[in-house]
Amino acid sequence: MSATVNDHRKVPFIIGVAGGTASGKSSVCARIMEQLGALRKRVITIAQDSFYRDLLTDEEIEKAQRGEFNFDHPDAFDHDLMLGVLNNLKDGKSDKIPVYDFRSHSRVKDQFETVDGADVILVEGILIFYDPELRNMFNMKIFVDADPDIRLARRVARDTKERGRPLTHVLHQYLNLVKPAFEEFCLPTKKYADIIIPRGADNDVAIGLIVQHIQELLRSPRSSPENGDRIVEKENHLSLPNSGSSTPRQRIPSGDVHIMSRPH
Ligand SMILES: Nc1ncnc2c1ncn2[C@@H]1O[C@H](COP(=O)(O)OP(=O)(O)O)[C@@H](O)[C@H]1O
Ligand SMILES: Nc1ccn([C@@H]2O[C@H](COP(=O)(O)O)[C@@H](O)[C@H]2O)c(=O)n1
Repeated sequence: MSATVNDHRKVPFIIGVAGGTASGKSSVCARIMEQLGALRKRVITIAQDSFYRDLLTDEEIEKAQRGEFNFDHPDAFDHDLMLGVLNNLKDGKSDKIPVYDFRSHSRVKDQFETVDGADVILVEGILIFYDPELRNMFNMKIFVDADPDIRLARRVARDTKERGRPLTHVLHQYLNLVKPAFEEFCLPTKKYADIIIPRGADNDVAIGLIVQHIQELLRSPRSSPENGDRIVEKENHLSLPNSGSSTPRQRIPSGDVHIMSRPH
């Protein structure tokens, strides 16, 4: 896929937002964008879903239609394409992202979304922390946590209404493929997160803190074009207001955000 170089070279700050299906990853990203107001022009969101492999065989398509194809296994994704796009964006180049159609289980022919370099890139997906090479691209890793029953309820509503799938197939796929793969491949990656957001997009406190951090990054003089459009890479932790040694730390109501201190 072709990539073009932008005028201003930027080192974007890349934030990974992982979590189980229907945990609220895209809703969290949407709320972050909403709250950024005018600054959202400098932020882009990329979904791992856009990188589902294309051209399943006829047999695979039939399996997918019966809810028997495993879209929750790491092999379901075109990993190299996703890495290539992120590397290009990191190098300040624009690139093209396929448009995925969940009804046909394939990419929309000849349709792409062009993404330009940005100062902050939000990347969301179920397995973005699974592969070490992809995981290491993130300056900040967030895991969206939601009760499994709530996720199942949302998934059923979404797949039957928005993706036109029969309820029996949705439940069959969830119980036989989605849930076991979540436990095998997604949940174990929670340990890599710097921040865990309980209750997803309902968690105003956690979302507010992340927005505040992005605002600080974007307002930092080192991220302005006059200073080479560079965002300081060492800022890979959540810095809270008043966290200096002489001032009291901001109090975060317990249960709203888990900040992981384990080095990784
Ligand atoms: N906090 C919430 N309350 C109610 N519905 C929600 C909430 N978060 C997400 N949803 C709904 O659940 C579905 C999945 O949410 P989404 O953000 O797309 O999750 P993910 O990106 O993790 O799959 C969507 O239909 C969305 O509108
Ligand atoms: N053709 C497809 C492709 C993917 N899925 C399911 O999508 C889920 C990941 O997307 P989320 O927005 O829910 O994170 C994943 O659990 C796949 O099962 C699908 O059903 N059909």
